Amino acid sequence: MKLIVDLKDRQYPIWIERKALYHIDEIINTHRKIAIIHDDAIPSKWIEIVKEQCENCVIFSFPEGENSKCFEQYQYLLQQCIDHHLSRKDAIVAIGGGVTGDLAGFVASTYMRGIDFYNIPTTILSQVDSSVGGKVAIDMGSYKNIVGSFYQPKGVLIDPDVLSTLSIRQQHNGLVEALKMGLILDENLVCEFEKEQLDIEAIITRSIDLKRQVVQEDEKENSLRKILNFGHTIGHAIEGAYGLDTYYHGECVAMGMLFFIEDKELKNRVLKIYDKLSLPAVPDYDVDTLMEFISHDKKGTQNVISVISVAKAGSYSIEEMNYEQIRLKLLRGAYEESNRK
Ligand SMILES: O=C(O)C(=O)C[C@@H](O)[C@H](O)[C@H](O)COP(=O)(O)O
Repeated sequence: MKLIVDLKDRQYPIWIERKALYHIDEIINTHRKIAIIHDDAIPSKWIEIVKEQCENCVIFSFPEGENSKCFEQYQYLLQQCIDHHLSRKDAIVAIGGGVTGDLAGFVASTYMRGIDFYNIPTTILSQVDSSVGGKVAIDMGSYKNIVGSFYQPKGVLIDPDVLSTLSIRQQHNGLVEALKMGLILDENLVCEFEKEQLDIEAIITRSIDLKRQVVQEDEKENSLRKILNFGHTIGHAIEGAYGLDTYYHGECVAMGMLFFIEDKELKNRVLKIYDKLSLPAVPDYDVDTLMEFISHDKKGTQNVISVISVAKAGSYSIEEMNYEQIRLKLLRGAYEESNRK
């Protein structure tokens, strides 16, 4: 299946197909130097399959984990591009999860003021969400995505077969972002999580198509796109406060969403799905510590933050909340309005 992200002055394809990894020229112009960027944990077979299809290829790798979304690795990768004489006509291909897409995309957006980049997402999180939409960034210390840009890929190649080597924890971590998409935009997608057997390919396709539609509507997150940040205000704070590699990103988003689901029945529905995905419970956090992280939220101004709430599955509201209101949410806790004590 091919979906098109249509941004009026430019478009790019999202190709979702088993075995697509063996046909990258369907999406990628390989008649130039290609710099493949990946982390050091990705199975080498996926890199080999792509490398074989490139006539002129260099490969740069970095240590796995969120901690690599940092200036040191950003600088290292830029230096590799320089040392290997990448020109403006060449391209970067990010093969990996959200960290790889964000880091490699940011390198592509700034090297020589921007060269082509393509995403080949290999985790559920990147296949359902982060590979599309052009949010590329690095972290500063524990502040997530605080340095970055909106820089769209030239194409996204999604091959569900590459998920076969993913750990269960990573699979469940990524599924949270698809559940998020269902909670804000499509109750039928939420229902997919309540089936005995999860149809991962259907979940990926539906989630990334919803993401595509939102990005088309509001590429630079001036309004509608803020809804994709549901759960992230408190989620990013927990992720930063506990160290970027303690909890995975999706696990933190799952925690963050609970604070903004007001309906008891819906929250219990969501908690049942979390149990099915063996997601970690919200830790005993320090309110002041989280508030410090929240004060750097990109949807915030000096006095208020745009926060997203879900009262009914498949719907959302965006509200400007002051910091005191957010603090009260934290004081009240995540499990209010639920049967979980
Ligand atoms: O694409 C978006 O817009 C999102 O908010 C998607 C999020 O799920 C994703 O984690 C994103 O990277 C977070 O964005 P940020 O702007 O909060 O850094």
